[in-house]
Amino acid sequence: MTLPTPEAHLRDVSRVVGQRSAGEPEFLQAVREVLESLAPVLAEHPEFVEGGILERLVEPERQLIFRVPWTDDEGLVRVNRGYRVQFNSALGPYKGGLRFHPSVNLSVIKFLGFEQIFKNALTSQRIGGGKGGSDFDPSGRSDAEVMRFCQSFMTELVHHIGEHTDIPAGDIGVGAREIGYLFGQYRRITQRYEAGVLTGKGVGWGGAEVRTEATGYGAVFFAEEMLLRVGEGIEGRRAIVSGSGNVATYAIEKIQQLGGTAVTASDSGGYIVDEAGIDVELLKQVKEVERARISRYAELRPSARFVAGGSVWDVPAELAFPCATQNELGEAGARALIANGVRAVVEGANMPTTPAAVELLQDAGVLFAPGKAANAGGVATSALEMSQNAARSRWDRDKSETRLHDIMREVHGATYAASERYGRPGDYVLGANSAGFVRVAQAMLEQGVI
Ligand SMILES: NC(=O)c1ccc[n+]([C@@H]2O[C@H](COP(=O)([O-])OP(=O)(O)OC[C@H]3O[C@@H](n4cnc5c(N)ncnc54)[C@H](O)[C@@H]3O)[C@@H](O)[C@H]2O)c1
Repeated sequence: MTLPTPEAHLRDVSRVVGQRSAGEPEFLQAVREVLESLAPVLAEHPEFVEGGILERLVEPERQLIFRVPWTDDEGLVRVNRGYRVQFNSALGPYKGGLRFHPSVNLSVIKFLGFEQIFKNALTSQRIGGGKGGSDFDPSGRSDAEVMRFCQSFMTELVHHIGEHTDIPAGDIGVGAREIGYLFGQYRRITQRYEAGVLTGKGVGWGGAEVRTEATGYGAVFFAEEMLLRVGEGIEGRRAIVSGSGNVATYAIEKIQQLGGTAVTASDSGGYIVDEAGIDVELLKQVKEVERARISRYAELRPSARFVAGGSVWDVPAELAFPCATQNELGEAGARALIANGVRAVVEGANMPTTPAAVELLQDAGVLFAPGKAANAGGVATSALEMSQNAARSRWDRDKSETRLHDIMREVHGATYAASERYGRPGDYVLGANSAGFVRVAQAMLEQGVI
């Protein structure tokens, strides 16, 4: 058998996935970004081409779509669509969050599940990749409505998950409250206290310390490693952050703890600039307790102003952390960041930077960290939560944060090493894609054609 060249093989896989998944733009974007990195890896490992690794990797092992009926506070019956994509379990049970947001569709869940495979591999924890969610919009819904929705969602999902098969967690629109309702319904139906079936649980009933903070903290630890490698740091530097949810809030908190100043946060209505540095406790009060819009922060804080609409990337800073959602940082944003002298862009969110913007940033010599590597701290801490649940043990805060910090150093190290090995030192996109891919590909090869 004559093998095609790596380039020809990649073109072929890209064409087939493009045909088979036409109408799934986010998924195709995520796949093509990975494929573009892999030619040097395939040149070194022809056995991956021979073993059909890529053809198998781009096709989820299983995709579930289900009806989620629930009753609102007025007594009206509502119907949403639920998803769980079990993408790849070569390295361990499927692991990845649930997203509740009106923009959720199969393409979004597949892109997230695909990215999750490589991210999870990079953490060195034994977890495969998956993702799920619903087009349910929790904003403006009462606690009782959210609870009924979560119970209905879990009534179907329960058949497909388990601590050895698939372990969901949170994502956009799914935080501690939703995980609580989901776990309650799982426990009620199965009559088992299977703590390891969901992560992001309350710390009083099986949750891990620092899980809430882990993604945001981890992204900042990754930024610190990346800057340290070139003899720089976070201290004394001005940062802009987009989003005001879980990832954004704890990225801001860690930036300030390390001596930087984070001056922005945003939501879909606009952004705030606080020249005195974001008051994290006030931000938590507004977003986590009041569940209000970010503009409320500026009403309560004299040093802050709210900009309706607009682009947070226009605010001058040396460090930028996109922590809201996919494709939120495009070419115009990248140009503004470069013009203002940005030094590093670190993705807290999944795929927040468009491919064209990534290229602009890299060409301008900006240090760029892809979410696959930089936001892996959340899922890594979820894996630690699973270990603690299995061992019926509980780590304290210090141990949990130290372990997170170590893992982020390892993720950075593996990513950088792969960027060197495959010929583009400091290209963290190439590094994350190739390091993650090799680990999964090796396991798939050893497990046969399944
Ligand atoms: N929670 C985690 O552990 C985790 C782990 C890895 C990656 N992520 C990624 O981080 C990102 C944020 O997730 P989160 O957990 O903080 O969710 P969240 O629900 O806590 O917050 C989401 C934030 O994004 C903002 N947002 C959503 N859609 C927007 C839009 N169209 N325009 C502007 N802002 C928008 C929301 O206003 C909110 O501030 C997502 O890309 C998610 O996939 C989360």
